[in-house]
Amino acid sequence: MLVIEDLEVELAGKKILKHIDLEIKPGETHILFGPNGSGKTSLLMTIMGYPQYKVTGGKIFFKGVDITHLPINERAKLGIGMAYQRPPTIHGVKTHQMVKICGGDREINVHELARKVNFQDFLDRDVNAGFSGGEIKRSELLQLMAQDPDLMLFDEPESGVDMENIALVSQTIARLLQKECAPTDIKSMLQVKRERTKMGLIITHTGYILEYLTADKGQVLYDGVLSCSDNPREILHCISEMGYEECVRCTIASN
Ligand SMILES: Nc1ncnc2c1ncn2[C@@H]1O[C@H](COP(=O)(O)OP(=O)(O)OP(=O)(O)O)[C@@H](O)[C@H]1O
Repeated sequence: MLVIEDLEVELAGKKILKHIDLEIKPGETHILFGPNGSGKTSLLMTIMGYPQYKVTGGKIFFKGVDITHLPINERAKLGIGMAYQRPPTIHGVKTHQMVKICGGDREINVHELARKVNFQDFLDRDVNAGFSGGEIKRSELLQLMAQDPDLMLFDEPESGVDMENIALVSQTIARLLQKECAPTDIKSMLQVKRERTKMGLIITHTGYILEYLTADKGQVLYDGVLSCSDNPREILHCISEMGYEECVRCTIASN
């Protein structure tokens, strides 16, 4: 379980996250909406542990461990992974080598994994070197598939992805988050749901991903404040009909 309590974060001397409370239980996937510059990426980067995101208040717990000041590699070891919006190019490291590194001690069949995201032809290229926007997203997914963490943070996984590949990307995320499992003759839907352990936090502007996976909760981040919590489809509808400010108004009214 991920628990964030009253989190305050500064970036380059500016307060960018204020009084954030968030809880993601095992098996749950949350969607994070919010206008440009509201702090969504900053929240994910803070959970992942990037030191430039300075925690000035509050705590982050994962699996019962206080990770507020743990370095990134320790968080990754505990089972947190992230697919970045704009990951860096890494010259001198081939994509297949990176996938192996992400797999750690696990026995990884890189080609077999790459086939699942149609990425076999890119394995011999340097990581992200000259990759298109959509190719970067698939590369990020491939690395996450190799790591197979318990908490997965996705920063706009559909942005820059063509319509055909949106299905591939979204279905891969659904599979990673154990959302694709269906009831069988011997297992009811309730049992299938209870057996899910993976946690997800997904940033999206378009909500395309909601066509492919059922998310448990939607949240709106507005000017560094988590301002609404509701069914993600309801939130998306509200944003597209009335704009983000209406979400903020909802929260003020409910408080
Ligand atoms: N290195 C930096 N120095 C100063 N301010 C920064 C830096 N990086 C980000 N910011 C600012 O922090 C704020 C939050 O940025 P963040 O990337 O978290 O927003 P976001 O909600 O993810 O936006 P988007 O939807 O456009 O991706 C923005 O105002 C941004 O300009």
